[in-house]
Amino acid sequence: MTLPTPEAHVRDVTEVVERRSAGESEFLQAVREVLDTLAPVLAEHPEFIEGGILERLVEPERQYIFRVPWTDDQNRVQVNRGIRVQFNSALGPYKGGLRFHPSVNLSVIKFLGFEQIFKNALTSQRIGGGKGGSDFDPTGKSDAEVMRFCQSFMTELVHHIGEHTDIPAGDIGVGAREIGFMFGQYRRITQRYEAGVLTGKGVGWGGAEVRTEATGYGAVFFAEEMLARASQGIEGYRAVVSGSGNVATYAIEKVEQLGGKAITASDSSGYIVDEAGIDLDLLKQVKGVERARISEYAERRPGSHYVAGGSVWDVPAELAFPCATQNELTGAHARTLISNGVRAVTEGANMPTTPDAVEAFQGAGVLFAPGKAANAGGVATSALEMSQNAARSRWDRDKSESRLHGIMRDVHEATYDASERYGKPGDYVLGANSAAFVRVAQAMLEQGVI
Ligand SMILES: NC(=O)c1ccc[n+]([C@@H]2O[C@H](COP(=O)([O-])OP(=O)(O)OC[C@H]3O[C@@H](n4cnc5c(N)ncnc54)[C@H](O)[C@@H]3O)[C@@H](O)[C@H]2O)c1
Repeated sequence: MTLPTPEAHVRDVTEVVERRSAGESEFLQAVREVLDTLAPVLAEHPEFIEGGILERLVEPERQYIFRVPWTDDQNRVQVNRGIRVQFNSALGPYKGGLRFHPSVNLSVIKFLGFEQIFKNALTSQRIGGGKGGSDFDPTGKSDAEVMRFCQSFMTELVHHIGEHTDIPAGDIGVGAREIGFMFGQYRRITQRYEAGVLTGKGVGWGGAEVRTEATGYGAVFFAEEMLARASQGIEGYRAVVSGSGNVATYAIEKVEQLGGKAITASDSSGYIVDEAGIDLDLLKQVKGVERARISEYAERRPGSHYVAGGSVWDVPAELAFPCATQNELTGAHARTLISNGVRAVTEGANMPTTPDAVEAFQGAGVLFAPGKAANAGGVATSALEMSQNAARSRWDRDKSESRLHGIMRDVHEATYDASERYGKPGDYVLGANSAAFVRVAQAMLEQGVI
């Protein structure tokens, strides 16, 4: 059999995905971003072409779409759509978060599930990739409404998940409160205390220490490693951070612990600038406890100010951490950051940087860390939560954080080494994609055509 060249093979597979998933713009963006970097790997491993690895990798193993009916506080019937995409289980059971946000659709969940395969491979934790969610909007809903929604969502999802098959966690709009409601319903329906079926649980009932902080902390650990390679550090640098949710909050906390100064946070309405450094207690109170708008922060904190609309990327800093949502940092934003002297951009969110912005950073010699490597600390700690659940044990904070730190160092090293091996040292996009792909492809090859 004559094999196509790696470049022709990538082109052929991309065309098939574009035809089969026409209109799924986020998913197509994520697929192209990975496939475009893989030709050098395929040149070294023709058996991956022969084994049809790419063709299989871009098609989810299984997808569920279901109705989620619930009643609001006025007793009106509401209906949302639930989705779970089980993308690839070559390395272990499907693992990936649930997102509750009005923008959720199949394309968004497939892009996140596809990214998750590679991210999970980079953690070395033996977990496959999946993702799910709903177009339910938790904003402005009462706790009781959120509970009824979560219970209805789980009443269907229960048929598809389990500690050895598929283990969801949180993402945008899904935090400890939602995981609690869903775990309660799972336990009630199955009559089993299967702690390892969901991660991000409360620490008093099976959750892991440092899971809440892990994605944000991990992103900063990754930035620290990347800067250290370039003989720099976090200390003394200013950081612009977008978002004010789970990832952003703990990225800010770790930047400050390491001697840097985080000066911004945002939500979908606008952003705040606090030149003295973000007051974390106030940020957690406003966004985490009160679930209020970010403008509240500026009202209560002298010396800070709020900008309606606009973008945190207009604020000069050496470090940037996009931690809100996909495609939030565009080519124009990248050019502003570059002209303001940014040194390193680390993705806390999934695919927050558009392809032209990534190209601009790489062209200008700015260190750029893709989310599938830099934000892997969250899912890695979720895997540690699963191990503790299986062993019925509980680690303290120090052990949990030091394991996270070690994993992020390993992810950085594997990513950097792969960038060197495939000819572009310091290209972390190439490094993350190729290191992860080889691990998944090898496992798929050894497990036969399934
Ligand atoms: N939670 C995790 O462990 C984890 C792990 C890896 C990656 N991520 C990614 O990190 C990002 C943030 O997730 P999170 O868990 O912090 O969620 P969250 O719900 O705690 O916070 C989301 C943040 O993004 C902002 N946001 C959402 N949509 C927006 C929009 N359209 N415009 C501007 N801002 C918007 C929200 O205001 C909020 O500040 C997502 O891309 C998510 O996929 C999360």
